[in-house]
Amino acid sequence: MTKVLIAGFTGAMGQQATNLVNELPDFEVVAGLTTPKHADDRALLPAGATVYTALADVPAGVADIWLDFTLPSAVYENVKFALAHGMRPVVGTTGLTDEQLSELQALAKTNQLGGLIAPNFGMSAVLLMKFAQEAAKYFPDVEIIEMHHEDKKDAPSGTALNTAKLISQNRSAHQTAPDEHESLAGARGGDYEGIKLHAVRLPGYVAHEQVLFGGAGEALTIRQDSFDRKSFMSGVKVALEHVHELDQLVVGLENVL
Ligand SMILES: NC(=O)C1=CN([C@@H]2O[C@H](COP(=O)(O)OP(=O)(O)OC[C@H]3O[C@@H](n4cnc5c(N)ncnc54)[C@H](OP(=O)(O)O)[C@@H]3O)[C@@H](O)[C@H]2O)C=CC1
Ligand SMILES: O=C(O)C1=N[C@H](C(=O)O)C[C@H](O)C1
Repeated sequence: MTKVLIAGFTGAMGQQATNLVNELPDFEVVAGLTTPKHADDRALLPAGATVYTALADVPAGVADIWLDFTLPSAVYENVKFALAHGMRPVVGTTGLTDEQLSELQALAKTNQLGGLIAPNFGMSAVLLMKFAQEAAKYFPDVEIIEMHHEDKKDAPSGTALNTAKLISQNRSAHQTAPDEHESLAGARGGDYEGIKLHAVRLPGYVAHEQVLFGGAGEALTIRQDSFDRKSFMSGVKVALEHVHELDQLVVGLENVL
């Protein structure tokens, strides 16, 4: 039996992940980590699992896998703790900076523990990123629009930022009109190496992304939609099943597909 700790089990994704792990015959939820505000929410975990409300209380090696769906403000310390205490991280939480990621990868190497960070566990998003990276070779003019539910804390989404990073690896430099002027600050969106990112937050939405490419007299739009958080669970399952094969801390579900 592979033992799993779910960090953020009290959240929208944490609850989906708890239900998933409960249904997998070879995996067991042994513990959950949340904030003190949720100390009475132990019924969200299976009977027998231990609830922790402080990172420092989690015993070393309590689980084989640390599955993280918390907050951008918590993920770095959580993953550092998991790696330092013998647990392989499988991370859906967004918001790690490039510097934090490099540090965690070095720690994983020192401790000889592999792990996976997936900006998006949904197959439609994984394919969107792959197709967008390919299209960028032929269409250097590109902008990204991501649309999410109104409770999302971070912007741009981890998926949109990762899409921009992948595109920039394949894209020749491009510049919009040098005399462009924003009469309303922010109108042109965020900027990642010249790629504009636009974030929409609205009730009714779950998680969606469009990558728009423009060329001479033509355009290409690649779009993905996650209508339900269940869409992420097949990717989480694959990650749980394959993380023990990894000897480094890697980014992207494609590493285990
Ligand atoms: N990779 C992917 O495919 C996906 C990634 N995500 C990402 O997953 C993350 C979680 O999303 P979602 O479930 O919607 O968010 P929620 O806000 O619904 O859930 C987060 C939960 O984590 C708890 N939490 C906060 N800090 C800590 C901590 N230090 N330790 C343990 N638990 C903590 C929160 O408690 P409290 O209520 O007290 O804040 C809350 O219960 C986000 O970063 C989101 O972008 C989401 C969907 C798919
Ligand atoms: O917060 C969310 O909901 C999501 N977060 C991830 C992100 O920031 O890309 C993945 C997906 O978009 C859902």
